[in-house]
Amino acid sequence: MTSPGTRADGEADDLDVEEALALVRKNPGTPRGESGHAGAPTPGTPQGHHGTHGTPHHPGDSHHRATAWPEARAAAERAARAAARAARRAPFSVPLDAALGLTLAAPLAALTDLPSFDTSAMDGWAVAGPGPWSVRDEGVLAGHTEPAPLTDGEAVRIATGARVPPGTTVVLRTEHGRTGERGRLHATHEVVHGQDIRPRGQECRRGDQLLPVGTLATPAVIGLAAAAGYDTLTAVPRPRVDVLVLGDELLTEGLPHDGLIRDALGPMLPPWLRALGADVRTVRRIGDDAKALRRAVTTSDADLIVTTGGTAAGPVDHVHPILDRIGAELLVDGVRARPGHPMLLARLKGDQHLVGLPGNPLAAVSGLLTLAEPLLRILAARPAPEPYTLPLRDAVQGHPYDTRLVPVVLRGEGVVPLRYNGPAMLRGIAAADALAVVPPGGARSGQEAELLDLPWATGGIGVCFT
Ligand SMILES: Nc1nc2c(c(=O)[nH]1)N[C@H]1C(S)=C(S)[C@@H](COP(=O)(O)OP(=O)(O)OC[C@H]3O[C@@H](n4cnc5c(N)ncnc54)[C@H](O)[C@@H]3O)O[C@H]1N2
Ligand code: MOO
Repeated sequence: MTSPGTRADGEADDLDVEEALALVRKNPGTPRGESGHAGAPTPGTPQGHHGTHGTPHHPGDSHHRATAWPEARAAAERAARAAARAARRAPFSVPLDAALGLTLAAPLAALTDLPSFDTSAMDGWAVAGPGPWSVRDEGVLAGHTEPAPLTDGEAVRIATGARVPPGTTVVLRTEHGRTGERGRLHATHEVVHGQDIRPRGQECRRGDQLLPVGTLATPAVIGLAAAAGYDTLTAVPRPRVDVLVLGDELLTEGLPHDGLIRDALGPMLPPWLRALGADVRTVRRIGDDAKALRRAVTTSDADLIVTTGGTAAGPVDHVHPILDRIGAELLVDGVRARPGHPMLLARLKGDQHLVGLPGNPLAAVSGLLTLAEPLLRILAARPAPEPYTLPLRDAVQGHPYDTRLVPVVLRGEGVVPLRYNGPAMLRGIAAADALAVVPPGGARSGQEAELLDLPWATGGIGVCFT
């Protein structure tokens, strides 16, 4: 597939950067070709009037139940804590090759000394006492049983990682020795007692705690566990998630036609949810069929059900009526956030929760990071990311009452807000490194903004889509 600006030649990388920069918003304004509701607010345009948002949000309007953005995140964390306590999700044993991204439920204690024997750190000779040395015929390789002891004046060829013979005082690197007349070995470099020998237990002794409970199983953690003798790890199970994609207008392949559009959320959410620690079991497209939605919700045994679309008050927006009918408890019913204000969080039977994401794709991302991320993080017992702020290079116009989440790229010591940040658009977020949290009223150029990292942009475990 070729799109404008992509090349199959060596310029591709440069062009990618240029394309990303072309998305950078030089002046806050409405993206070309978009009506006001879909893009960044135009300077001077009153906020809250963009497009289908309807009336601005203020006390006394029809959205009076909406929760402030920080409180919505806190409510999701509280709900997850209660569920995690009540469900007593038992730790399980997982083979190392399936452990990536899980949280350790038991401390990682060394099952062996590391190294487990005195070992050579270099290719060269194991020598005993002062030189010159007479060199034995047979060398010592890694992976063999203990070699015969050396006596003073003796040397033996040794490979990196091989067991050093008892009696060895130094390993002489290949480049630090020379064999002279009658095959005797001379040092060409000063050697210090014990040099280039890694003694048994240098890194740890058996029983030493290497990592505490709560550590995320990164590739390095898995490698350490293997080195320390583990075949399996004891971990917190991933929260099970079922995704229900609503909307009769959605196509799963080909080009949009006849008022039908491609489903962007069915393909986008599962890998994103997995990056947040979830075990995504099913993704079901159930159209605008209220009965099918009810059946899917009531028969799911997932820890979390994520629905997309149908959160507003339109004729086929079935999420609220179904939650009402099945007696769900609405913990968050709308959030003072743009995009994504119709997002919701409900408690269903037992310890099961439902996050309702709005259908507009960037609004769904907003709901995912506001409600699903804290919930999954706590169920998966993952550490909370350290909150951080960076200065915004450009001013961002705010909503008078709601928090805005705006895609940004990291540039130098700050962040640059991106265009194409309208609720229906993924073009900005697809080029972004993070979402900037813009408080009600907006942010000046140079003002510090809280950032929500995207799992693939952090360099953290999120890059590993487990
Ligand atoms: N009278 C009002 N109407 C709307 C309001 C409002 O406050 N008053 N809010 C608007 C906002 S903001 C949003 S966001 C949407 C949320 O509505 P729903 O969650 O009910 O979503 P839908 O109506 O089902 O879809 C909205 C939009 O997104 C498209 N969509 C849906 N699913 C997908 C998908 N999987 N992939 C791609 N696009 C999807 C859908 O076709 C619609 O265009 O409500 C506004 N209305
Ligand atoms: O702005 Mo809506 O809140 O697009 O999600």
